[in-house]
Amino acid sequence: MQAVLEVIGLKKKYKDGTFALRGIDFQVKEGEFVAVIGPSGAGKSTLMRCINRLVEPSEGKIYFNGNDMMKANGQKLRQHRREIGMIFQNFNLIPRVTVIDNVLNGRLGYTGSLAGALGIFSRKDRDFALEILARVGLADKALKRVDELSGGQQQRVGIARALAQEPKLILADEPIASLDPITSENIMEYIYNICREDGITCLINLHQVEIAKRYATRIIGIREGKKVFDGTPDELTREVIRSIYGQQK
Ligand SMILES: Nc1ncnc2c1ncn2[C@@H]1O[C@H](COP(=O)(O)OP(=O)(O)OP(=O)(O)O)[C@@H](O)[C@H]1O
Repeated sequence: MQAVLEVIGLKKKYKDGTFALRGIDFQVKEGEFVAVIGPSGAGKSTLMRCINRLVEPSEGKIYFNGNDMMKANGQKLRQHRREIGMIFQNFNLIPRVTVIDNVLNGRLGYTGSLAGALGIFSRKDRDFALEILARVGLADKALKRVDELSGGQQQRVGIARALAQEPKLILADEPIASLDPITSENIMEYIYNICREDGITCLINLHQVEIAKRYATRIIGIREGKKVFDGTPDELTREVIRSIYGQQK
């Protein structure tokens, strides 16, 4: 199976001298649902953000569907980014704007920049957004303002926006960290089932080891900017968990 994502020797040193990533290598194949776990500050968010270059890597290579992300600029980068949906811990929605308009933001990579800036979307795009909202159980909320929704509903809008991009890869950066346990499970079900149904590859940062074990087809453990584990949920034994989290667990 083809690698959707290949990360080679990825390093990130922030301007203040912090080494967030110290040389990370891994591949993600089509259809995999890979959880990234590790203690706070291990570099999980930095890794996600480097993949689509929201954060500029200091060194290394990133290939998305065989395309060299480090060499992509302008139009090419925009093209690759629109195929990478992101889901964030704090949802990253526009609060005072309607649910459907937030979802349509996921179409911006496909519209002309002027049409997008003016919020002009085709009938086809609107119908598509409504279809996606129905999939996440929010068809009846399309015209509500996002700030009138619960956290779990807002995250479903976040998922819908990512889907509006027709992504090949979803990067989910601690998507359930701000939610209660029941809502968290509900959100994980949506992300997992949609990725499986649509054949979308997923890389997901999680704090909750048990949830990672339950959903992931593979787990990557990161500690102090280095990959210290890469294996199946079964291989993630208590001992391995202790080695990833050190004194903290
Ligand atoms: N913009 C930044 N400038 C400087 N240092 C940063 C920046 N963003 C993150 N860091 C540092 O880089 C390291 C990795 O942070 P990162 O947020 O990637 O870790 P994480 O594993 O996602 O943590 P958490 O689970 O707490 O979100 C930490 O030491 C953090 O303080």
